[in-house]
Amino acid sequence: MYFVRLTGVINCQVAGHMYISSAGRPLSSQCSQLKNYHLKSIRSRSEHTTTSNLITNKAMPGRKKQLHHKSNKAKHQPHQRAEKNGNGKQSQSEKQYANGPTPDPGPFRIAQSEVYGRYLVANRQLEAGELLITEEPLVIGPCVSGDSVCLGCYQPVGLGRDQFRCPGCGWPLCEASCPGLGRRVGHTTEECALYGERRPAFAELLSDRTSPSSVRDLYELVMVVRILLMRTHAPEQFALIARMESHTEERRKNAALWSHYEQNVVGRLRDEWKLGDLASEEGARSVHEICGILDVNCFEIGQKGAKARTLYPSAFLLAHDCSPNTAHTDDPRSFAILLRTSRRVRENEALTLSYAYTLQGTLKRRSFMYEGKLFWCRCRRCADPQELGSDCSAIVCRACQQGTVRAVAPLEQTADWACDRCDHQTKVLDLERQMDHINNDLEAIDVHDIPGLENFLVRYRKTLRPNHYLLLSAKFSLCQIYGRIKGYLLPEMSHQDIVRKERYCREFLAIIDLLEPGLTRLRGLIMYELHAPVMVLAQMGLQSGQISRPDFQRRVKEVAKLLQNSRDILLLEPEGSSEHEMGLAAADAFSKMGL
Ligand SMILES: C[S@@+](CC[C@H](N)C(=O)[O-])C[C@H]1O[C@@H](n2cnc3c(N)ncnc32)[C@H](O)[C@@H]1O
Repeated sequence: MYFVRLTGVINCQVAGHMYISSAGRPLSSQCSQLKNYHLKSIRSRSEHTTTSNLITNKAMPGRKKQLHHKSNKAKHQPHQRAEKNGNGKQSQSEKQYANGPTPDPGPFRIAQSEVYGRYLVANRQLEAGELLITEEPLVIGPCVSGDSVCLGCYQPVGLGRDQFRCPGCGWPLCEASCPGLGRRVGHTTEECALYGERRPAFAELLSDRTSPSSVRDLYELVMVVRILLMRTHAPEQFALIARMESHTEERRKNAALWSHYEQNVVGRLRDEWKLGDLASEEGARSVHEICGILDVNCFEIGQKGAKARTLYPSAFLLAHDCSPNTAHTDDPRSFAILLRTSRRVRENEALTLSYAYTLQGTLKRRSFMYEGKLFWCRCRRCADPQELGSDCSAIVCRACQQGTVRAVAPLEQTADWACDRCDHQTKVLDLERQMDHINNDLEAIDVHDIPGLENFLVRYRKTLRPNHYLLLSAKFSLCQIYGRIKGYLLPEMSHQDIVRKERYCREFLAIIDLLEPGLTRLRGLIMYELHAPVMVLAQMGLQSGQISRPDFQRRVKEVAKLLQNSRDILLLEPEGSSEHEMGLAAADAFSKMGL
């Protein structure tokens, strides 16, 4: 069964969406983007990597801030790199068009602004659902979460004595036949050889006695090591990564952040893993740059239990918006990203995706972005005290119990919030503490615990406004489990519970329509959930004589529409994903309606 918790601060992942949390770390990484970029296999150049391979590599080249293509004339096809070759010569594709007709400039181009840096802009009006980018990861690795995963396929693994381990290096793997063994996007032979050499340094760390924080620290190193290995084994791909923004100088000014990476990454790679010439200033700087690139540009992906983070060659260029105009998903087998417009995009409009979790309040989203991506978001939603009409951060006034407390100047992160009825004001620090407390309360409830979640809604209905993101999170969980778990399967559900499921689905959908309108996964999922209670209640109503036949027919039409929309959205998801399966179920249910 496929249940998703929405606002878990620790892991807000809606399959394929990369929503990351900053809990427990000085900052977190995430983001998303794509294009069909066929990488040469690293394995085809396989060499046995030694420490000296790493020592002889130079530090990462400095960021190239200039645009690769500035004008509409750029050959920016979704399946083709837009940049000129590093040496400034014409690329193969440019030569191909040199004497022929003017090529289609493709759906977007790279632009640059003082605010965004490089970003993508629509070359023409784009319709909802247009596939803009599909590309495979330049590099992929485990997330920094504290969970142990297979280094080949990123499915969870245990650390017990009976867990299968790689015979070459000792890291836990799912099984000997893991499809990711020896694959570029999995556990490569170079990586295995490197870890194998240092086996004594971490064999004892990854055991059934290893604490979650040690596991997290170890897994944090894997992606950095993979990128270091690319300097030797995949220099072209490494160069593409090195172009990405790292914000190293701003990060250096943040003492807590810098020392976290100095100790946990640079120090460990140098002192415990004895990797490369990290004792030199240059070597250490290159590792800090890699850490910055990962934090600023990584996408968190994964389907059906797998969790990984990736860097994509061009998807990283999309700017952030808290109500974005694109949506992305990832292929469960290749980990390729597929990025589509989620709604109509005007010519010259920036293409955007959300780096943060869209179902969080402005305070949280903005601080997440500042901590991880080093910018304060000033998008239309962040600037609006009512967040595009969703009011999803609003709370009840403690003083008068009538009014609503909201940010008055939401772009000033520390400005007091005020009641719209009385003169009560709330300090942001107090508010953050209160929200963290409520969030922890929600996190403590099992995602299948219907009475627990219902109780949560009752407990906070006099504190939070009904659309508050923490209440929405509980409602979303309830939408998914009513009708799906033992004791609450549709035939067993009371009329009252079916009505509840319908109400929560409608409330949730109304907010998603404001914040993530169009062809977005959450809309597809919730419309699928909504069709069942609407249908069952319509049948019950007709049988009991409480609704008329025309009313019944109107409701049946609504069910058909919900299933059609859900099908059209979810079938855009890659085959093999849970969402695609739900899309097939929606298509099947719709066809059985015989309309
Ligand atoms: C994933 S990168 C995007 C590509 C980047 N602009 C570049 O030139 O490499 C994320 C960085 O882009 C910038 N950025 C993206 N969206 C932004 C926004 N809405 N406002 C301000 N800066 C933004 C920030 O510097 C952020 O750390």
